[in-house]
Amino acid sequence: MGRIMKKVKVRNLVKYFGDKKAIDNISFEVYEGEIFGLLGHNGAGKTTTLRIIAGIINDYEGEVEVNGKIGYLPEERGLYKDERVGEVLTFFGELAGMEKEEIKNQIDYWLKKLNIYKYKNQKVKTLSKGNQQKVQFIISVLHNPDIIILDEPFSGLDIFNLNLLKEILFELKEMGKSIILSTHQLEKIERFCDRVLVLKNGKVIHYGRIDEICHKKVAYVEYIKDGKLIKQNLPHEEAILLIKNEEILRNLIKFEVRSSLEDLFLKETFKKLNENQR
Ligand SMILES: Nc1ncnc2c1ncn2[C@@H]1O[C@H](COP(=O)(O)OP(=O)(O)OP(=O)(O)O)[C@@H](O)[C@H]1O
Repeated sequence: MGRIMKKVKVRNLVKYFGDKKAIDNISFEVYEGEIFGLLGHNGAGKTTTLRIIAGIINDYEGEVEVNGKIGYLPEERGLYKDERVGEVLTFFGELAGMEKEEIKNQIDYWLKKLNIYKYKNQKVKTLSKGNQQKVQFIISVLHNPDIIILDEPFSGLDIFNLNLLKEILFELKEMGKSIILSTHQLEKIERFCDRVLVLKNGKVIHYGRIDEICHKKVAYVEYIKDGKLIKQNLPHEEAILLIKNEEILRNLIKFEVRSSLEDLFLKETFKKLNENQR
């Protein structure tokens, strides 16, 4: 039986910014040939974790082991906007120590694959936001890395390009690459990542396969009771019993079955909503 190769190992990672504990003792592993998702709301600690794995932040406590060449798509997409697409990519290829011929071949291959070959000689700033993002994505894969770290890769992409990027990531996974991506938009990655790490305030609240986490169904119900709007997340079976009550059924506004992973996110959203209403 083949051994599972661990490409990234993180043990008891802690990161402070001044007094603020941004990462609070997290541990996880990323295997060869998997798409690994880092989920959580803004400020959960996703970017900090990715920067640590990418070697951009070096002052932390704990152990981080990386076995392979890294490609990194940062969250802030500060491209060289006055340069031409081909020139920017060539620069990054050289920076990664690639041969001239290989750089040229890889640039053409990726520009064609992402449907932006025709912009090769145009200045980056003349491209749409989505196309600029594709150029930035190419920088992260050009040098054939083993571990591809993508910070919010789907933000700013339309549905067509979102699906194109997903297909490409599947292909890279099939080639045995490890892909680590972050998102705060659960619907973008559901059933897409092999495993996920859900962070909240720098702590791990879930770690594992999506179907394991989603396995428990939760229902969200909204109904009017005694003139008040009631919103509840309940285990699915309990919700079914609840709506067997005729009065509740008559006053039911919403009934949705959700995975518990979604529920985790929703709870957080409701908490924020309630806080804002105060
Ligand atoms: N350079 C920094 N200096 C001070 N605090 C920081 C710095 N970088 C991050 N933080 C803080 O660390 C916490 C985690 O931030 P991080 O950017 O990792 O979260 P995130 O999950 O990526 O969120 P987002 O989606 O908003 O980028 C936040 O409270 C943030 O304010």
